[in-house]
Amino acid sequence: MSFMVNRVLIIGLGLIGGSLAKALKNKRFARVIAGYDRNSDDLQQGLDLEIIDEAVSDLTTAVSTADIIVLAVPVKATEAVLSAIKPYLNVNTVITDAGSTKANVIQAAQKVFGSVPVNFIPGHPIAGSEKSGVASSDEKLFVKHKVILTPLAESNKSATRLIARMWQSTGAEVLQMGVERHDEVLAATSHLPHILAFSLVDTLAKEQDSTDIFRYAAGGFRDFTRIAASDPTMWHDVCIANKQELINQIDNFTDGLAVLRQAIVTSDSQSMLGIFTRAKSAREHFNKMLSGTAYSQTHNNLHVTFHVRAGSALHGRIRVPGDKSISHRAVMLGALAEGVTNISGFLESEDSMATVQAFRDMGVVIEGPHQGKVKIYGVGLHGLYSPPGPLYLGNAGTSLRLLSGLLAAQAFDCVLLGDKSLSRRPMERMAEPLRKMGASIETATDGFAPVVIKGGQTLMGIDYQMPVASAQVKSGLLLAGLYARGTTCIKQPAMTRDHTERMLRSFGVELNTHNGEVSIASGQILTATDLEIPADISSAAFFIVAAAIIPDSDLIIEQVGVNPGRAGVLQILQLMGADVTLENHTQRSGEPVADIHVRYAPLTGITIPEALVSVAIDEFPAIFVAAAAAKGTTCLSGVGELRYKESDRIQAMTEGLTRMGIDITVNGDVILIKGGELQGAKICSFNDHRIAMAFAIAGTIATSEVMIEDCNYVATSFPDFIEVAQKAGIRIHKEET
Ligand SMILES: O=C(O)C1=C[C@@H](OP(=O)(O)O)[C@@H](O)[C@H](O)C1
Ligand SMILES: C=C(OP(=O)(O)O)C(=O)O
Repeated sequence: MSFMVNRVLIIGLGLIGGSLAKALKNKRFARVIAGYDRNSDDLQQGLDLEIIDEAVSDLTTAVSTADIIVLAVPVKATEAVLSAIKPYLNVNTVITDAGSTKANVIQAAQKVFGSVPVNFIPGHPIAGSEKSGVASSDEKLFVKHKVILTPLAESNKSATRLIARMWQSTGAEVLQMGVERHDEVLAATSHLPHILAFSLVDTLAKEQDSTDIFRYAAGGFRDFTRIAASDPTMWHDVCIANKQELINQIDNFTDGLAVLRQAIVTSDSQSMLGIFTRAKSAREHFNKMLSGTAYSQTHNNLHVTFHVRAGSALHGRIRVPGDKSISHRAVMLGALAEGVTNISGFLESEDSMATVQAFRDMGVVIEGPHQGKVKIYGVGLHGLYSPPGPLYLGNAGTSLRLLSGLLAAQAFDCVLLGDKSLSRRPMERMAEPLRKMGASIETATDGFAPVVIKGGQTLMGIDYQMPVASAQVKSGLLLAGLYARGTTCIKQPAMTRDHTERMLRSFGVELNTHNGEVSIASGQILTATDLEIPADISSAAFFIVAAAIIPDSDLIIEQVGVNPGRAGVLQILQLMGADVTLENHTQRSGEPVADIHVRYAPLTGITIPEALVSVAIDEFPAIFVAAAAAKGTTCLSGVGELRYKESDRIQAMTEGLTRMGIDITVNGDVILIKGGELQGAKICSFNDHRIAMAFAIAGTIATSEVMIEDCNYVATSFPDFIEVAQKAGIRIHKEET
């Protein structure tokens, strides 16, 4: 085995120096890891615990023979240590440090050397513990932690690469940043919290009954103040070294605390809830945003696999969660309204939560969701604030497209982005008509997100013929139309869901709808209202198909939205011979609702009328399964839009059904599915919720187990799919690894 380098000298064997030595030794990064420390006991301990290979007492030869020298000393000692090693330094030796501030380290190097040596690459491992000393060394301390390098423009590139590789070998993720930016970011994320923890403990300790306070202080106090047990000298040095940035952050925090104090003094519930709900969700949100995953999946690295086996017939009554399309719109319109909107039946899924978070980021106070109830304190059409950063919409196409329209009309700039899947979906279809209205909106390469919007533009109403039948584009334009001068008129090539139109009317906005055309005049305000969201027909569709293909089934799915712009799946299944009836018709917030009653009846392949495609667009994964279970061949055309959903759904369904032994051919725009016996298989969900759920349904009539991989994304639209499926009688379970 060859080593990366011959000798590494670590000066300062505290927690960081010791842990780095241990990790580098473990990974065999250098032939020799030498250590130096002023304290001879620490040095001896490092040797005894086999943290270092060699204990150095005299720096002369140790410095001149080292390939890398790491300064793991308090930042304040940097200058003295650099002066001490300077006389023996070899020109090729690369020096780095591990100090938590960087500007002063750069200054120290300038003082000692006249200018910063090109081989000096400052660094900062963002890892630590309240423990200190060489005995606490932990070779895993840096695993999955970030190390920030702050090389200067003139720094040697290969030296930077070497230090990056050194840290990577410990399992750390290495990033680069400018010196000033580093100190600013760290003041906010590390130095301020430490100062607060020290100050809080000190303040409470001074109180007369401090013993009781500490004795009875439960989790919150302990969690918040853990870091107050950190090394006082080190933190003293940090405060001196990063004085100005830290003062800025303390002032910022003090202002925020004063606002909260005032809200408490005046019992201003709205402000208090605003601060707490924004903080709570921001905390959850940042993790997601940084990992680029779907919005609020609780377990980041969890892989969810579904296992399904054929079982008995489905019976009884089930409920599926609230409609996703309507939930998105309810948050948007509630936020833009004057007054408080109460929502019930809200879908608590990742996609709809992405919309909630976006509006919280824009200053809207939203309580909940709690058991489907959400309360939105509307800010009016012109009351949104500029968000503190890009709006991250996870996996939610509806959210990103509708928000593009709404935000193109605001006074502030903003950037909209999403996870990997959303970043591969076409956004120009939205941007292009918005530009025609006068918006300043740009998409990235190939017309994908991030979508960058420059605010403060005057929008003008347009007459727009949509090239694709898209309710998202139509809705985004209607939202922009609320702000545009004159009237915005949209013509659709085929019928699409009209939830936006219906809900706008519930909020008191007038629209004209006629023959597939919608027009909206500007200058109208939205008045808050209460909304009841029906169950989602797109989620119900999986169980409708399941009951239609499992012999002897008799299942009722309660109170599902059956808007004609969504109910195409019912007509398609009926054309195939399914026994589907609607019972208990009602209206909820302007949407038709009914119980859907499905009894098993043998299905036959048909040619699906193209006119039904746009009103069944999200149900095609389930419809493919119905076709695979039908007698004869089903022919589909005009479904090209399926290629632009969370995955290429034509490819995903073709691949999975082929694995299950079904004869399916795709020829240009025409897809032929020949019904047959479905076999057990291992299926890839392509990280698409609807593909995962469709194959779970296919598994209910397969000859052996169907295993569907990467089902995490089911949480974007139907977080309790497994529980509902089990209740309906499906033999399904999930495995989390
Ligand atoms: O407006 C909506 O809520 C939706 C419209 C459809 O998208 P398109 O507008 O891209 O067809 C649909 O696929 C999506 O799941 C939700
Ligand atoms: C396409 C879908 O959603 P969105 O476009 O909102 O991501 C869907 O839910 O099937």
